[in-house]
Amino acid sequence: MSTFPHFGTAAIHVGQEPEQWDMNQVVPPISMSSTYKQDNPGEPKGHDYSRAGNPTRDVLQKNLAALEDAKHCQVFSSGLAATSAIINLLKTGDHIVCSDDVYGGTQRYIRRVAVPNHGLEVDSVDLTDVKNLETAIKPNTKMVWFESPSNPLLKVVDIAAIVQVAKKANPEIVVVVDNTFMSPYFQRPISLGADVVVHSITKYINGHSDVVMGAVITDNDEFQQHLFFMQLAVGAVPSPFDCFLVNRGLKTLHIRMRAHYENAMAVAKYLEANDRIESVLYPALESHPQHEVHLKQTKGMSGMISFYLKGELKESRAFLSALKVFTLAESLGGYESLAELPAIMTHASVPAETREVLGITDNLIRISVGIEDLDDLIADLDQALKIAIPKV
Ligand SMILES: C=C(NCc1c(COP(=O)(O)O)cnc(C)c1O)C(=O)O
Repeated sequence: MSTFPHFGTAAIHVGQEPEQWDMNQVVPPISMSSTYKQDNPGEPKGHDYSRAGNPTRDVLQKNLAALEDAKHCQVFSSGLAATSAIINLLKTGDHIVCSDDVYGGTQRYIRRVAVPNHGLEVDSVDLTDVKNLETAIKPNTKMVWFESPSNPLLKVVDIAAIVQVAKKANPEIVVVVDNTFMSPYFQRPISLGADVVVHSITKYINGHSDVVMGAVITDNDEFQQHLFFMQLAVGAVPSPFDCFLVNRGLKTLHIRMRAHYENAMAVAKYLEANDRIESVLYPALESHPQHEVHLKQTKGMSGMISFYLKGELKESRAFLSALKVFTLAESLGGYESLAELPAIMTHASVPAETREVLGITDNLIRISVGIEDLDDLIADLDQALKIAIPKV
């Protein structure tokens, strides 16, 4: 595994300068105040109201922008709030090409809010084949949205190739990559030509399953102004305390991602060799259909693995109930290992016929491999598989 240079040093130092605080605090203070005294009307010293801006939020935004090697970061109160803030760039009649496999909540927002309420058009397309984008682009296409790897099928999209096709068709098309499954430690979409990166900070970036937050990161000054206006005018902003927690979580992101990768690689190989498993979806495995693209555009892989059990819903339920170290829960990217059944949980909002076509079936399990001791994780999976599928 190679890494982006100076990542850990940037995570620990960028935006943290003690000299910016009155007592040279090494750890940035939590500025809980919602308002700020003005010496004269309309002449704030800096911020005037914490919805518009806050010193603790500033520290986090500066740090996170640096980790994606970008100019700007604006944070929001959840990943979906960040998603809606950037999709709010679009106007009625605009068209989005969205990858067919994305988080259920993202799909739900686009299908049940952006399209009916804001008059957008959307086409869901398998972007692992770039030719599908060429076919899908129309004169009113203004945005291409995808996750790579995707949730929950771990599809890998060739970011640079998508950017090339989109910009050749129309330089105004905004290419948005949801980088949640990788974090900036393993993948930097803006360096590959993407215009915007979105994160559910809730996941790997905070990494402790105790904050819900989102971020939008970009080099584009106009987009940054729009996103700042979304914070001010729509107001879906995070608390100073949550910004403090995430800024703290970021300080170990590089260590945690390496541990997730090490554990997940071993777990993926164990699953792939197991007679009770049909197939494993993990881009770092040579068997993954887009393994070469993964190697080309990333520095490693997170703890996200999906796999098909040899069974149906009954076996999936039995497996998940038998787990003792993995916790049955939605979300991902924390230090603890989680397991879930997308068809019933995170992707239940995806229409049944779409789930079937995509392969989000009752025997598809998604796991977020944490940083517990590897032997304990494999032993837990092994005992649960044997309970769920006694005979092979
Ligand atoms: C909660 C889950 N996903 C949230 C998520 C979101 C939404 O983030 P929230 O912070 O949950 O609003 C956006 N993008 C991706 C790729 C995501 O996975 C989940 O998949 O368990």
